[in-house]
Amino acid sequence: RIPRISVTVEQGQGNGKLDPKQHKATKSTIPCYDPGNMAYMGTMPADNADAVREKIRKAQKASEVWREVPFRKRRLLLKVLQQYIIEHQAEICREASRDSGKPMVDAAFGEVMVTCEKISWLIREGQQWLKPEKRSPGVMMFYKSARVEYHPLGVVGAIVPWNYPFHNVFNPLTAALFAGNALVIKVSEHASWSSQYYGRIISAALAAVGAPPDLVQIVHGYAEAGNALVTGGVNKVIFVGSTGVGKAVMQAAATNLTPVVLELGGKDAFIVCEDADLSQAVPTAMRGAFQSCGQNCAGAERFLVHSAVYDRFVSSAAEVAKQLRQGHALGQKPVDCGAMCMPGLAEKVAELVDEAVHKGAQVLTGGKLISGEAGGQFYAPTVLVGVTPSMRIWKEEVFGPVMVIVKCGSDDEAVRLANDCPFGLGSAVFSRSAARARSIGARLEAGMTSINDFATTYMCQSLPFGGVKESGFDRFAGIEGLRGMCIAKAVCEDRFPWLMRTDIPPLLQYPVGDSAFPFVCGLISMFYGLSARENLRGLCTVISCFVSGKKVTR
Ligand SMILES: NC(=O)c1ccc[n+]([C@@H]2O[C@H](COP(=O)([O-])OP(=O)(O)OC[C@H]3O[C@@H](n4cnc5c(N)ncnc54)[C@H](O)[C@@H]3O)[C@@H](O)[C@H]2O)c1
Repeated sequence: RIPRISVTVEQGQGNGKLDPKQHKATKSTIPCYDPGNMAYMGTMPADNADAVREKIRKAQKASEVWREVPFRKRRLLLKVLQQYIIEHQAEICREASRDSGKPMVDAAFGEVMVTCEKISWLIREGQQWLKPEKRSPGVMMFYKSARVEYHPLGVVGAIVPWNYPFHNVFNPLTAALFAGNALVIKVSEHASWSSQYYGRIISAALAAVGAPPDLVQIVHGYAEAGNALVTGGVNKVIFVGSTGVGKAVMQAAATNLTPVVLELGGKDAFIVCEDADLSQAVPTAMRGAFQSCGQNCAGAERFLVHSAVYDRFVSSAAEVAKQLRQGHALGQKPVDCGAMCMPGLAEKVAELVDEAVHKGAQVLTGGKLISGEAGGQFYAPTVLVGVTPSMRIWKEEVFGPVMVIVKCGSDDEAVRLANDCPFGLGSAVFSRSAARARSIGARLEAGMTSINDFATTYMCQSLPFGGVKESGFDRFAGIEGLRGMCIAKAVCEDRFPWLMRTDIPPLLQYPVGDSAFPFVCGLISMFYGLSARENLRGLCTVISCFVSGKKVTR
């Protein structure tokens, strides 16, 4: 039986508009507002370094209890969460929408669907991947049994951005807890408000299965709080955010040699070959570019389209982009594109587009800041062509609703252009020839490639997620990410203890005998020589050393 939990949902409406003079961000306060209509939702306290260290301490205590809990109970916790999420999708999406500005459909995809997939994968397969795994003992240790055991790390620290207020919390949470750890998670100062509701879901689920209430600690705050989490004694840090802050996190983590996973920015290439099915590729491209208004780490930002289909692709994409309805995600009218969550991001996108236009790029649609009916933070869905490597937008992450389409003449050129980028997170290749798409994909410098689709690697939750180059290193999600929440301990023991064990022969016991060195050389030749003759020679040396070995008498 799966216990049901009940949780109150934040309302946060009716507080008027955000007033920058009255609702100031200070070291100890975080004003929260809906970026789609600038409605003020309330002010949250920001944790200082001492508060963060206290949260880590509490989590450490809780982890000592939780690490002993059997997988059955860890699965029950996930089932409680899954049941609640399925039954409260609308509430979860509404809170994420209000905090980040994304439309409800985008929240259903990016916040809820992927979280449910992750939880169901963990329930189904998690234990299997954390069971001790047998390994071959090798040549000389033939009489041993060797295995890797996956033990909880203790306390996992996660620092996450604002773009997926729900999923960014539940993604590290579910894997960390399933692996037997406690979690201290710092949410973004730009999406703190919804974490109150999400925190209550977590607390209620922990209580429902009798888990320690301090097992999950949510940190609110700014860089100071993030830094305190990195340096405060957690056993591993999972950082998800920008490349610049990722570098600072790695530096801070070096103080205590705390291991870090860095999931950083992206600027995914989306390659369309001339034999691609455009009726499939174009709608997928539009989602890749405009879902959550482009505020996706693995968002398609560079569309590299073969010259034979370039004109058709560009005109179809521009036509669809022109029709996108933009506005307050929770307003009266239906919308396809919402707001930009982070203050100043819409202006940064405008700066990149304007610079490109100034240098000769052409805007086919969009290309401007708009305030929207409700006065939110918006940048219009934009299609940009004529972009060259001399423009900042060629290499810098946009993280907004801008589709840059570039013509290329061959597969080689598409690969060269795709790899001419400091980032390497996701990628996509479209061709009717799967073999051709696979061969292009294999040459892309990226952590993930979807063939004839976009970002589907993340819906296959058995797969690792992560990048190369400035997109970071190591992986979360998948088997690799789950095992990354553990200490992979190597264990070796006698396979037939009643028959054979390691007894140091007398000539190797201290002080070693005169024939110790030839004896060890003989062993090496006997086990590792590449010919039977070499092995036999080694065996003879071993026997003769053994028989005639002069052991210094103690
Ligand atoms: N690769 C991924 O999985 C992934 C997923 C989502 C977003 N992102 C990236 O995140 C970026 C957008 O998010 P953002 O603007 O919130 O990123 P950000 O790097 O500014 O902030 C991320 C988090 O780090 C915290 N932080 C800031 N300074 C810190 C410091 N000195 N020490 C410790 N923590 C600190 C922030 O408070 C926030 O919680 C984009 O670059 C995007 O590509 C990556």
